[in-house]
Amino acid sequence: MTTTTAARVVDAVKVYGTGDTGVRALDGVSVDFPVGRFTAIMGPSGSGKSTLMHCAAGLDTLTSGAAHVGDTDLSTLDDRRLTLLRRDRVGFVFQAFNLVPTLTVAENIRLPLDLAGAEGDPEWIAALIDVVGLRDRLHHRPSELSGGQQQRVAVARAFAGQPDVVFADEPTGNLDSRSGEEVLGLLGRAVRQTSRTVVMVTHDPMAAAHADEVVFLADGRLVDRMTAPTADKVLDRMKAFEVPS
Ligand SMILES: Nc1ncnc2c1ncn2[C@@H]1O[C@H](COP(=O)(O)OP(=O)(O)OP(=O)(O)O)[C@@H](O)[C@H]1O
Repeated sequence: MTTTTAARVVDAVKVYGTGDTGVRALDGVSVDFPVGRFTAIMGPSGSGKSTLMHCAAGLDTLTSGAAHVGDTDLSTLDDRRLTLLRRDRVGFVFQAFNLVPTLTVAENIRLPLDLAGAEGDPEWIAALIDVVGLRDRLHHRPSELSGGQQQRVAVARAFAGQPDVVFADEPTGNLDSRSGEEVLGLLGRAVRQTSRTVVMVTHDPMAAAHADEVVFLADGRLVDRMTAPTADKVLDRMKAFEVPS
């Protein structure tokens, strides 16, 4: 079966702990992340954004419900297969860039492929290096780069293996606003020029405005979706969460 959904969760419930002290971080969330779309996940602190991302990406398991990457139901995979799926079919960009300090830019970008023993597509890698604008930095180490440049390496690395979906957790959290804008523009271009899929958790309405669609969580539930977001519209929607009911 072919799919137009890069990743999705259905009736996702995640409870941390048990009994009276249990926290229902996800309370029946169903959401799909279509192929070729840049989706931002927003919501107040503690609303379940990171939990949703971690469960959708196979970094954590659901208490009940299902998480799929492409057509693969993650609950059917043992630990080894889940590790392989994360390595081969999912890309990650984190707030802390998580580059390997002893490797060059080129080696960091190729790392997921090298770990998989895969050649990769040389044309794809070359195009990625141009998209992120790092051709003249390929032989530098991460410590010789600015924060924005390091995050651009992390973005290129996340896309290197042509994954089904790239998950980004506050990718601009450690960057000044100009570098942040560059990285977000890059994520948007990567999605639009290569029909890849990005799911990004963010607190920042300006960051969410780069997405094609924003999904809003509150108290572990999906409460709204917004297409063609602007920073002002997202900010207004977020303000509504602060009004006491
Ligand atoms: N490992 C854990 N053990 C217990 N409770 C947890 C754990 N991880 C998250 N939680 C709880 O689950 C709820 C959702 O947390 P989550 O980190 O997903 O929210 P978030 O929307 O990403 O928050 P933030 O914007 O502050 O990062 C919170 O109440 C949090 O305290």
